[in-house]
Amino acid sequence: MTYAVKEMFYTLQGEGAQAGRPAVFCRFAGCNLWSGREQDRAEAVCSFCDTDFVGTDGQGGGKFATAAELAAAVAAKWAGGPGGKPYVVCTGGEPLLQLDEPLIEALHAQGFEVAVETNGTQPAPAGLDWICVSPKADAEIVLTRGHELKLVWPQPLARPERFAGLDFQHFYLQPMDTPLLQKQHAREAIEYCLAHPQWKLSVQMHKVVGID
Ligand SMILES: C[S@@+](CC[C@H](N)C(=O)[O-])C[C@H]1O[C@@H](n2cnc3c(N)ncnc32)[C@H](O)[C@@H]1O
Ligand SMILES: Nc1nc2[nH]cc(C(=O)O)c2c(=O)[nH]1
Ligand code: SF4
Ligand SMILES: [Mg+2]
Repeated sequence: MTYAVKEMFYTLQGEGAQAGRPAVFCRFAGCNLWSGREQDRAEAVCSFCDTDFVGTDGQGGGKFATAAELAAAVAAKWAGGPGGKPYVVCTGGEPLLQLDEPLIEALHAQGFEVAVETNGTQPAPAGLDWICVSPKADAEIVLTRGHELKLVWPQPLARPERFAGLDFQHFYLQPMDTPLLQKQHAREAIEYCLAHPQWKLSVQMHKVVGID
């Protein structure tokens, strides 16, 4: 299995229940819900993506021929000292198009806890330590259990009620980041959480403080 990685960097997890935790982000190239080309955005199932996941040309990106090679590259990005378990967040693009059991095992062998950020449309390989599912529009989710469900608000085709009964420890609403309406999305998401306290607010902290 060759892995195509857009970029890799060491930063703080900015979203959800693990916000603030140091992590290596491994951003896999490619997604099943959008091509990544601006001319396709309006027609895509997922049309609000804030991320460039096309190609392998970002910082620390590339093609990795084996799981061991990619896990070693992730480990080389970890810059934490003693104390605290090394943490890697596999994201994308859609990481579950590529992340497989051999890679999870290789990351564990490097001493990492392994998290994934996924749109939930693909089955998850065994061994993941943290699963964050972020459903998109009317795309069917096959991953109906995990650690956190983090729904971007607003999505007329993906209302919170559709997911409130699923088997997750945390339920988050994350305001959609768009150039003009971010504040309004936040106000609406806050209002929803206040009225439905099963849901908590996730703000993309990394954008507020200006880190990757
Ligand atoms: C870029 S996605 C990659 C992982 C996976 N494809 C997914 O959608 O979960 C990482 C996270 O960013 C969220 N996200 C993407 N675009 C966003 C936006 N414009 N505003 C807020 N969150 C966004 C996604 O919902 C997801 O939780
Ligand atoms: N700091 C930081 N936290 C994040 N949490 C999820 C991210 C993602 O793009 O998957 C992300 C990201 O891109 N940066
Ligand atoms: S599913 Fe995730 S990576 Fe794919 S376009 Fe949507 S937010 Fe971006
Ligand atoms: Mg991001």
